[in-house]
Amino acid sequence: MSYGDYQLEIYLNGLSGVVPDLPMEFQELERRAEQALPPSVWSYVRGGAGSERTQRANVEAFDGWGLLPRMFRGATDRDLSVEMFGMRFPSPVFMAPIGVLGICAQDDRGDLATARAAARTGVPMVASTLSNDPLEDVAGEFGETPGFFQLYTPTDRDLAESLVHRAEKAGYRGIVVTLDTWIPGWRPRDLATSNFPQLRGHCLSNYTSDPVFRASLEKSPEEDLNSAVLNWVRIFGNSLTWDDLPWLRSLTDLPLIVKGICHPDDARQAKDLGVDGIYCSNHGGRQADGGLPALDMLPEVVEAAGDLPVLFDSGVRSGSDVVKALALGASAVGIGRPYSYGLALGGTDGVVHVLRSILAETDLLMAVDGYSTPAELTRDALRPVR
Ligand SMILES: Cc1cc2nc3c(=O)[nH]c(=O)nc-3n(C[C@H](O)[C@H](O)[C@H](O)COP(=O)(O)O)c2cc1C
Ligand SMILES: CCCCCCC(=O)C(=O)O
Repeated sequence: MSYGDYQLEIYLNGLSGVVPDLPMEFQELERRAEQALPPSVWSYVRGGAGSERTQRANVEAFDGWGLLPRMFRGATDRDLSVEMFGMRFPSPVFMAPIGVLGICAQDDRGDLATARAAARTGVPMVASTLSNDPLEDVAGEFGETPGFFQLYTPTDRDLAESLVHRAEKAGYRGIVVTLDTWIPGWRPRDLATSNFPQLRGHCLSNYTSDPVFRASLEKSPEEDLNSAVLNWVRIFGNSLTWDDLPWLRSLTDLPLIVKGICHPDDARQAKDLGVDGIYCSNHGGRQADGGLPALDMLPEVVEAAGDLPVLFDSGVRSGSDVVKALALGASAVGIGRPYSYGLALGGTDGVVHVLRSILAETDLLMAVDGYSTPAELTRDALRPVR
């Protein structure tokens, strides 16, 4: 079985015989997700910071690179697996953390549905702190697929420690600390719908289920949800400095990965302070407008990271994007918005379809262009488009 077999499955059975009513094309996926989701949820998921220039630039940056096909290389047997953090993953693709994901599913249980897609595809999910089901329940759906926990570091250090220890106990295989979102960026679409207050009720389960958070409240969240929400707003994000990294490092022996790194000096400093992985991302253009596309910074970050694995996301929409990011040095490539659109349209099946489509395109493109493994995809596989 290769990932490319998804193509054969669809040719043989017809799209409607494989994934009834799900689109093949990203533009169509996006258009249909917009129709399916309530406007306030759509504006939250689709939206970005400021005039969304960085969000657009993230996607367009992939057009700046062309892949070079190579001949006579017999890429009949491809092996897309990659090794990171002492584990072998069947493909270099993972699901980036998406907060408030639950509401993209019709029953509000999108975190669980996505975790089931991870189990079915072997594509790891990085589960957000801001989930609608507690991290233990999400982990319970991963099956054999390793899962990662994304930490928004609260100002209350005991709470941060409790979240990390719960994730360890629940069987997560790594902690991804997001550094670029300790406060939300300027998001005009959310402001226009006064969105965040409505969404908060759908992403606090990791807090309301936490003994440290509960102990900080006068009344339980069941008795007084408003006070719990206000307390969450107060403690949500910590503007950390490099001096805090040793403390974060000390919280766990699990692989520690820092997300939101776009400057090579930050990558170097994180490496020197003992992290296990660098996650190059600009949060899909949701935090700062007017920035460079994350893809443009990837090669410098990879160079600075040296022997550390570099995860990448921001703007990945297709298998050819995955291949280009790998060729620019990413060890693994994160899918963000596209899988949330799949979730909105088809629950677990929808996420599986989006992931299998991206993996099939990755695999077939590597076959056609003569690359058998991710390791063969080096900078030499690309040329800038003139
Ligand atoms: C609706 C939404 C919610 C997100 N929530 C989180 C989150 O909770 N934690 C996090 O680290 N990143 C979060 N991100 C950022 C993603 O992990 C990823 O960096 C981004 O989606 C990549 O951009 P792309 O989706 O345009 O490819 C979120 C992104 C979206 C679209
Ligand atoms: C109060 C900040 C909320 C951030 C919500 C989750 C996230 O990362 C996003 O991009 O949205």
